[in-house]
Amino acid sequence: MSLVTSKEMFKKAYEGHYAVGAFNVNNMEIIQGIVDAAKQENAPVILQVSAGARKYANPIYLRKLVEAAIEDSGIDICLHLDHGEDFEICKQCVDDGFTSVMIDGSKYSFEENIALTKKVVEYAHSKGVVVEAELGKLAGVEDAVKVNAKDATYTDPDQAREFVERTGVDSLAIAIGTSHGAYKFKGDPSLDFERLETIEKLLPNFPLVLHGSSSVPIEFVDLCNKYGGAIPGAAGVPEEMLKRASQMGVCKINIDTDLRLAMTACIRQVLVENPAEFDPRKYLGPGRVAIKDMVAHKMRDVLGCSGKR
Ligand SMILES: O=C(CO)COP(=O)(O)O
Ligand SMILES: O=C[C@H](O)COP(=O)(O)O
Ligand SMILES: [Zn+2]
Ligand SMILES: [Zn+2]
Repeated sequence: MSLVTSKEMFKKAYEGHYAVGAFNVNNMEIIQGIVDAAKQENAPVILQVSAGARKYANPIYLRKLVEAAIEDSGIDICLHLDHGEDFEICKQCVDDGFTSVMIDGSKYSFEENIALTKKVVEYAHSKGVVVEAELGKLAGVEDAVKVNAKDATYTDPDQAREFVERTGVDSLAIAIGTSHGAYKFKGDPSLDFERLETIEKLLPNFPLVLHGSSSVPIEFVDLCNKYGGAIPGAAGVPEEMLKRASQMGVCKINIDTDLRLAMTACIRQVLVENPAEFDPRKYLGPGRVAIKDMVAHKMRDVLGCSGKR
């Protein structure tokens, strides 16, 4: 078993009308929880590393932990750079052994985004690594940069087709109403499924990606708040909507916030209920189980990828 690209995963997901979960990893317990779930569910899995995760954990630790997870679990894993902001970080990750990188040129003009993405595609493809790009702008918080809802722009379908043709990119993250973080909707949640359908028609057999796809489960929010947290009004993308997108051309669904919430809710509860406890294993262990249970639920009941490995 080894590190693999997402190429085969996406082909099967597209044809099978399901999506592969891409989960952000920052430490050992998060990696173990996700991989335990993937093994239990016999599901394909993508582990993704942000610039912030690299800074927090030191890149070599994350890569070695993922290698250990592959050896221990016996499953294939796609190791992906999340939101690479320039050519250099993408090149670094390709050289470090990642099998997939994202170049996020969404803050640039259409032409600049194309030029940057093309440069990354040329380098990555020469080393057998696949590339995800982003077109359109999501609202929310990403690496401490906040994009206000008014500055968010949905993906233009014609531009999406032109972008893919001109860059040769392997998958494309689109903006249809999802956003990063725990506060996605103030009123009723909605995604622009009509736009998704149009993009899908213009790009047949091409894997689309949804960022900002945590559903911010109310039970985790309530637990956090009950045990001393302060995250009132947190709201995510309803799981039914993610399920619908998974059955369409969306092959990769990004989830980070739900991992954070599941782990933090659990740890808060353990610490409040056991005030004399100070062994980190006594709260990180249950935190790891909370991650596993949440991820298994996503794979089985939302993304539809259980049993698809
Ligand atoms: O898109 C993401 C990572 O790239 C994560 O999105 P969430 O904040 O909804 O978990
Ligand atoms: O899209 C952002 C991901 O949730 C990663 O978050 P981070 O940059 O804080 O690691
Ligand atoms: Zn982005
Ligand atoms: Zn993202």
